[in-house]
Order: sequence, then structure tokens, then C-alpha cells
Amino acid sequence: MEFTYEDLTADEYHHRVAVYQPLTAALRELLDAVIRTEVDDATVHSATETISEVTAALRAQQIPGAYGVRHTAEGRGMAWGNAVIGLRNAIAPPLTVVRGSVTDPVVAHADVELGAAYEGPPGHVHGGVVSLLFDQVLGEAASMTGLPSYTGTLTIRYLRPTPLGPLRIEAFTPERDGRKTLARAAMLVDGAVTAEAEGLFISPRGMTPLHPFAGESR
Ligand SMILES: CCCCCCCCCCCCCCCC(=O)SCCNC(=O)CCNC(=O)[C@H](O)C(C)(C)COP(=O)(O)OP(=O)(O)OC[C@H]1O[C@@H](n2cnc3c(N)ncnc32)[C@H](O)[C@@H]1OP(=O)(O)O
Repeated sequence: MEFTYEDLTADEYHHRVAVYQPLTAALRELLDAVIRTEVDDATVHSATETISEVTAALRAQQIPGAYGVRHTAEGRGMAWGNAVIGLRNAIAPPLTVVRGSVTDPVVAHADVELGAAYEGPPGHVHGGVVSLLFDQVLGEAASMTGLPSYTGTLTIRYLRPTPLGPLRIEAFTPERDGRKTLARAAMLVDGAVTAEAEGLFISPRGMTPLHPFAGESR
């Protein structure tokens, strides 16, 4: 697995954010519209053709595979294809994880609003999506102990169905033991817990330690 660096100035970085964030937001709107539309067949056929044309235009110049996990020389994370936080990924909710201090009782949190694209049970969030969100927030909380870590084991306790709409995830103080870190988190809707998660995160041998950090993912 390779993490790459992009030699971007801060201005170039912000320029790319300004270019791609609206594109991703527009596509996210499109995903929602496709699920909820009730227009006639001719309009659907016409929309399909238009979308194919847009896709062809974007494919005119492409990288060969996935986006990868890139960082700027200043250390800004650019996991822009990431399934949960990717700035260029319209299927990412998107989640912005706000990290505080590793000594805070809630070390990290994320607020997100999930719409029709994340449905499992009627009107409620798919269980796999709940797990997806927890994985990212727990992983970021675990990595705040100084070692970036991969998920070894993830256990979710689904206490009640989580309705689509706004929700919050809070991660609590992680417990590090060498290369292993235990992280816990809760999912809340209107202040009531709908699910709890516990994950064991393991840092592969030889992983470069991070300085403890605060801020936002992406
Ligand atoms: C300014 C810059 C900002 C940067 C900001 C960065 C933020 C960064 C945020 C990242 C946020 C990511 C959030 C998403 C995280 C994913 O989604 S990661 C993707 C899913 N996970 C994977 O693909 C992991 C796949 N597995 C592996 O790569 C390897 O099995 C692992 C997990 C690295 C472990 O391999 P290993 O190091 O060779 O393990 P090994 O030496 O055999 O065992 C070490 C210890 O762990 C235990 N262990 C090993 N595997 C497991 C397991 N699966 N379960 C439980 N225990 C295990 C062993 O029993 C052993 O325990 P002890 O005997 O020491 O007590």
C-alpha cells in the first residue's frame, strides 16, 4: 500500500477544492434525484443520454485506477476518493470528522445528514452504512493516539433503527496498547443513542507515527 504526495501550493489545493467540491455536490444531488424522481419515461431517457454525455466528457482524461491516498507537502490529507470522506466521491455521505484533543472525553465527532441514498429499512439508515460511518470515526479516533491504524475488528450494537436525516457520531477516549488501539463510539439522533461501536485498530509494523493532531478530516 502506497501513500503518495502531491506537490501542491496552498493556492493550488484550494483551487482544486473549489473546482471539485461543487461537482461532487451536484452529483450527490443527482443520485438523490434519480431515487426520488417521478417524471415521465421520455424525461428519464433524455436524462440518461445527458448523463452519458457528461460521463464521456469527464472520461476524456483519466487516471488509470483509484484516486489513492495523497497528501500535500504541507501534510494536508487528500483522500478524495475515500468512500466515507472523499471530496470527489459522491457516494461518500460525506463525513467530516472533527478531531479535538486525545484527552477530551469525546475525542472526535462527526455530524452528517443522510438522505434517500443511504436507506436500508424504510426511512432508516442501512446497517452497513452505520458500520461504514463508525469505521471511519473510530479509525480517526484511534489514529489520534499517534499511530495511523487499520481496522482489525469492528463490533456494532444496533440498539434501535436510525432514521434518515441528521445524526451525530461521537468517539470516546481511545486506549492504546503498543500497536493496538481500542476505540469506542456512539451514534446519536436528537441526543438519543441508536447504535454503539467498538473497534480494535492495529498499526502495521513500521508505520510512521503521527504527532497528536486536532482538526478536520479531508
Ligand atoms: C496531518 C495528517 C493527518 C493524517 C490523518 C490520518 C488519519 C488516519 C485516519 C485513518 C482512518 C481510517 C479509518 C478506516 C480504516 C479502514 O477501513 S482500514 C481497512 C480495513 N482493514 C484492513 O484492511 C486491515 C487488514 N489487515 C491487516 O492489514 C493486518 O492484518 C493488520 C490489521 C495490519 C495486522 O497485521 P499485523 O501487524 O501483521 O498483525 P500481527 O503482528 O499478526 O498482530 C499484532 C497484534 O494484533 C492482533 N491482531 C492482528 N489482527 C487482528 C484482527 N484482525 N483483530 C484483532 N486482533 C488482531 C494480534 O493478535 C496481535 O496481538 P498481540 O499478540 O500483540 O496481543
